[in-house]
Amino acid sequence: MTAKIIDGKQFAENLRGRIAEHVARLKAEHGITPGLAVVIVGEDPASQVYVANKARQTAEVGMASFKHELPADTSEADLLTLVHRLNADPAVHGILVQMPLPKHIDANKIIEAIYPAKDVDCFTPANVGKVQIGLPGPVSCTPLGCLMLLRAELGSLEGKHAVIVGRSNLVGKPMAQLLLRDNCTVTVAHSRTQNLPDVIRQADIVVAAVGRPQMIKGDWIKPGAAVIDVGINRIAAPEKGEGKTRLVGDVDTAAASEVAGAITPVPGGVGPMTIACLLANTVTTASLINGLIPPSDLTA
Ligand SMILES: Nc1nc(=O)c2c([nH]1)NC[C@@H]1CN(c3ccc(C(=O)N[C@@H](CCC(=O)O)C(=O)O)cc3)C=[N+]21
Repeated sequence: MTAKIIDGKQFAENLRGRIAEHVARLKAEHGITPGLAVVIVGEDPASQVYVANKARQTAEVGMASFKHELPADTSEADLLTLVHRLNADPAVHGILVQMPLPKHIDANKIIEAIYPAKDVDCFTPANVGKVQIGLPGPVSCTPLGCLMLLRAELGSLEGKHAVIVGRSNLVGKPMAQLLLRDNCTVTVAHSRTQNLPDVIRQADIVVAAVGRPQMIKGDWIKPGAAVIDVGINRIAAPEKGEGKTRLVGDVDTAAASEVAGAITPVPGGVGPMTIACLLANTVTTASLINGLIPPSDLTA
C-alpha cells in the first residue's frame, strides 16, 4: 500500500479562502475588522520566520495585523504592560505571544495575563477548560488543524483508536480532548510508555508530537492507518551540501508511507494548518467578543 499524502498546504489555502469570506462578511454586515496582535521577544531566526508568515497571511485574509517586536532583554513587567494594553485595545481580537520566551520571563505569568476572550492560541486555563467541556471559543491551533485534516480524510472519527504520541500542553493534551469529543478511543503515549511500537501498532490514527526527528518507524504503523506528523525538526542534510539542513517530522515518512493509508508530509502538512487555524480562531474571538455566533466551519 502506498499512502495518500495529505496536502496540508492546499487544505490551509482553502481554509484561508473560507476565512477571508467570513472576514468580508464581518466587515460588510457588522463593521468589524478582526485584528490579530503578534508579540515576539528576541531575535530567534526561526521565530521571526513564523511571525513574518503569520503577519502576511493575516493581511491576506483581510484582517488587521499588529506586530510587536521587542528586544531580548525586555523585562517581564514591560511585556505584561504590553499584554494589558492589547487586552484593552478594541481593534485587537486576538493576542499571540510567540513561544518560547527568554528564560528571565515566566511564560505562565504572561499567558495568564492574556484576556481569555482574545487568547487565540487557546493557552489560558479558562479556554483549556472550555475545550474540555465543549463550549464555544478558540481551540488550540495545531490540534485544531490536525482534527480538520483527519475529518476531511476519514469523515467520521467515531470509534477509531487514536494513539497520540506526546503529552504536551501545546499539542498532546488538547489533541486528546478534541479526539475524545469526536468519539475516538484515545491513548496518550509518551516518553515513559512501555512497548511504544506495540501501542502505536493498534492505532487507526497516529498523531506524532514528540519533537524527535523520524523516531516513529514504518513497521510501527498499522496498515491503512492515518498518520498525522506534528514534528518539525531541522536536521543536517550533508547530501544537499556542507552545512545544509532540512526539515523532517517525528515519523520516518518514507517508510511509513509504504504502510499507512494516509500521511501528512513535513513540511507542507500540519505546519501551514497551524497558522490558518490561528486566523480561524481570530474570526471566532472577533465574533464572540461582539456577541455574534462564530462560524461553525472554522472550529472543532
Ligand atoms: N504562541 C505561540 N503559538 C504558536 O502557534 C507557536 C509558537 N508560539 N511558537 C512556535 C510554534 C511553531 N509554530 C509553527 C507554525 C507553523 C509552521 C509552518 O508553517 N511550518 C512550515 C515550514 C516552515 C519552514 O520552512 O520553516 C511547514 O510545516 O510546512 C511551523 C511552526 C507555531 N508555534
